[in-house]
Amino acid sequence: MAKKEFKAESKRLLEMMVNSIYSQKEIFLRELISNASDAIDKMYYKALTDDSVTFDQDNFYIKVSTDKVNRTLTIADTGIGMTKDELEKNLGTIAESGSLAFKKENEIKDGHDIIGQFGVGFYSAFMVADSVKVISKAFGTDEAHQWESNGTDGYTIEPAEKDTTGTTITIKLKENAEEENYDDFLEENQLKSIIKKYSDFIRYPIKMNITVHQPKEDSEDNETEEVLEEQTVNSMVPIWRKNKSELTDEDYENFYQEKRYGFDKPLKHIHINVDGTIRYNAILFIPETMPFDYYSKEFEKGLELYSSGVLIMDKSPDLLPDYFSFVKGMVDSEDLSLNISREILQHDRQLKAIAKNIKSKIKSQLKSLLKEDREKYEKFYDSFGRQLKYGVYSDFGANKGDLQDLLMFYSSTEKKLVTLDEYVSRMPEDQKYIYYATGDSYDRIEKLPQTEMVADKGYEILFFTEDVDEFAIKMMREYKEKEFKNVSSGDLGLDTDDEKTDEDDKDAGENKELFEAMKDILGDKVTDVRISKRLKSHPVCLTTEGEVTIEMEKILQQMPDNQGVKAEKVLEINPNHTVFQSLKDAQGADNDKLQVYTNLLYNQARLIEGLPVEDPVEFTNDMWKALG
Ligand SMILES: Nc1ncnc2c1ncn2[C@@H]1O[C@H](COP(=O)(O)OP(=O)(O)OP(=O)(O)O)[C@@H](O)[C@H]1O
Repeated sequence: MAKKEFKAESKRLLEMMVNSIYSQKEIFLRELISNASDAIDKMYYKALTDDSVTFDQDNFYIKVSTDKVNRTLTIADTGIGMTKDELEKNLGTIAESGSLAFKKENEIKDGHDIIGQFGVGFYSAFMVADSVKVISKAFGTDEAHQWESNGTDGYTIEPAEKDTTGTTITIKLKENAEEENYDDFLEENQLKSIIKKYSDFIRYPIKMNITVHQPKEDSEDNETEEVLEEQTVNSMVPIWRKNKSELTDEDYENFYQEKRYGFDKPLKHIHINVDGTIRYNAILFIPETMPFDYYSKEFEKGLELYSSGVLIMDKSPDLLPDYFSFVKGMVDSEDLSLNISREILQHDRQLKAIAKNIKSKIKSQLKSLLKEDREKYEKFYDSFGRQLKYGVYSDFGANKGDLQDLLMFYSSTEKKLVTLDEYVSRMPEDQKYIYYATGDSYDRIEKLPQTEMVADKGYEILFFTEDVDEFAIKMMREYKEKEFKNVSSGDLGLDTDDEKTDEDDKDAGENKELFEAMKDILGDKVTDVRISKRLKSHPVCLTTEGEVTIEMEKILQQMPDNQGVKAEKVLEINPNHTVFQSLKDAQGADNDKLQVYTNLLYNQARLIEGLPVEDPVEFTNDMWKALG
């Protein structure tokens, strides 16, 4: 059976491509400049194999110019040019890429990778053009040709005049429409910023005539006049391709500022050149200060993504895990699988591999910062420590292994931030748990009655002041096989087995009736009333049983989907406090008094925990009753 070829309605195909591939019209300039750069690179390759050709850098450039009267924009290059046949083949056939064919034929040299591969970029000009005129003279030929099209019904090719080798593309801009002002593409500043954004690291100079003000000749009162001056508007050399040894801290800082990654000075830069199964260059920064919108919905994480020096994406979110979302910077790789719009990636295998690599580099750099420059690390931690803790908590603790050694908490004994490793390495042999206490500030935690006994044992306590702290630690469960223990939790594990004397049981037995009476008074506000083993000087405190602690209850209750989760609270009484005797005296003898005392003590314990008094009027009534 004879096989038939598919037919394509080329006019419709072109229309669809032009209007549906790209999300932004300004991309056309990136595409035409990339083509010009490819054409110059082809001259570079020619010079490598043909001795009669010399590649003198000064002769190779791209020039962007405008004619406001005729509303045209011109992109000219001094590259390899196209013959009549090539014009026909490359520009007359959608998806025909002379550049891809060239790439296959030539061994591509580092730093001179050809950008084009799909054979569609050129047509993006029709997003902004009513018509496009291409005049080209191929290297080694005497004749030039002109290709012209309005993008809908075909093209014409005819002989033309051109002195030098290369290609000149002239775009007649579309008439302005309500939603689109095509005149923008005639504005110097606009063009300059599009070039800077996408094509800053094209290796060859992109020149423009820029308006400058200079003193007027023969003028006496410092008058100035506007003149046009040809300037190169792109930076050309990507600093990430440079050797690290050639670069100073200042170079990196300048790059950070130029790219507007932040208004601060970066705390640290990470320059990565990987050349193995995956190949990429990256310059990453750890900022010093937190962006003002960092913890808001508006903040977008991501790194700039370049492919062969051409900007593909402003913020590629897939390159950074959420817990390192504060990292700024860029990644450049030749190996990315781009889709034809160069906007998104079709296969993200390479991207995933790069992201994994980047993640471990950031982790190891933070670790070495912590080791080598504690002061700087603490500055970093002050800004972004919270994000690391979120990282430990999220994904059900999947990343805790990566992050646990980057965490720091304030220590009761060291009076400064310490790492978990430092804590554990200082633990006395008989200490079973890593103790922590929660509260609004270090000051308040320090005064918490619950900390007394643990502190008295000489054990270090970590102070948790951020809402995420306890959630993160609960997700970790343990560090180096040591479990975490809130000083307010039921069993503190302070007593050795022999210390757990019968005395406790005896105490509990003796006071059973008192505690039952108090529990009856408090109802379901507490799950139990009992003797405290952690209090020394304070008469009472609240502790919790089960998973939810008081601090967690406070946070959960603030959440919009608060489901009324409550901590199981236990009122603990210090048997060695004078108040205890008063309670005992009141029990049986004066039940009203016992009620007043119990409620007062319960509310005091709430206040110490930073919980509100449930009924302030009743509380003050109880006060005067107790005083009276
Ligand atoms: N300025 C130019 N000088 C010389 N040849 C050019 C020029 N512009 C385009 N070409 C030729 O036309 C072909 C088609 O260009 P087009 O921009 O459509 O696709 P591409 O650059 O190959 O691929 P991509 O769609 O990935 O950009 C190129 O491969 C190249 O051979």
